[in-house]
Amino acid sequence: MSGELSPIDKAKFVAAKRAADYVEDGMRVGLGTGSTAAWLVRCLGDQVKNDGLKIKGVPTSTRTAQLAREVGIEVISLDEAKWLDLTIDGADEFDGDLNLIKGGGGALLQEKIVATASDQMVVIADVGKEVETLGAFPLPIEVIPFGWQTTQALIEETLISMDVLGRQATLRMNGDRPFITDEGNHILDLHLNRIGNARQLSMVINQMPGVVENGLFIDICDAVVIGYGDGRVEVRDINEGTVETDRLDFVESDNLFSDLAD
Ligand SMILES: O=C[C@H](O)[C@H](O)[C@H](O)COP(=O)(O)O
Repeated sequence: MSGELSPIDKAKFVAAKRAADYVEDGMRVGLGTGSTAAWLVRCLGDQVKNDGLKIKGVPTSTRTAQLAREVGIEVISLDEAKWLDLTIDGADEFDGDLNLIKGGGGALLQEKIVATASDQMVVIADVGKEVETLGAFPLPIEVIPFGWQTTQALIEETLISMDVLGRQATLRMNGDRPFITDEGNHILDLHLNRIGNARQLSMVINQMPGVVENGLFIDICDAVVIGYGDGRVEVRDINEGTVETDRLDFVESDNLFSDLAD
């Protein structure tokens, strides 16, 4: 990737770069998965190399672990870290209460475990991820491969009995084979369009045999750093509302941006 980057990549980049300010020397940091989180990992790697930043990173996927090692971040397991100061991750959707849908990249299980084991979770996202009501993005549900069709039917039938509209759960594919998560499971994508009561839905889904976890993150995220294609960033904090609107100086960050983009 080089040359002129799309506004959406710039938005992801500025959100990641601003969120890197949350990271302090000596921290144990959960490293999210996805294209936005990848910018964060590269920004932190740059600080490790050039500014002597010392952190230990707990990656939320094999992809992130590989990238983190490549850019020079010390990688440890969650069990080695035991508890994290901070997790920074992307999201597929976030609403006004900072509840999320995650798992578009299939990493929701490790992401939820890592975020829940952190003092603070900061989400980084381009402004297109903001929604009034969660659910336009299909909700990923990680299920064990054994009897997955029975689990799929149970999910659909339970939602019918709850009068939930639009409840088709489709098996995520990788080419002509089922997608396999890092934990060896499948993903069912639940097409709802609109999620009325996310907390209740999350609890109901997680009670079903065969379900490992779902991609609703309720009351886990503390702040969202929202990036715009023109370099603006906005920080929305769960306790303080919008705390800052800023514009990253693209002239200053241009080198880093194009280095990282290459
Ligand atoms: O499983 C993937 C993760 O939940 C990602 O954080 C999410 O899908 C957002 O990814 P991206 O930053 O690529 O839009």
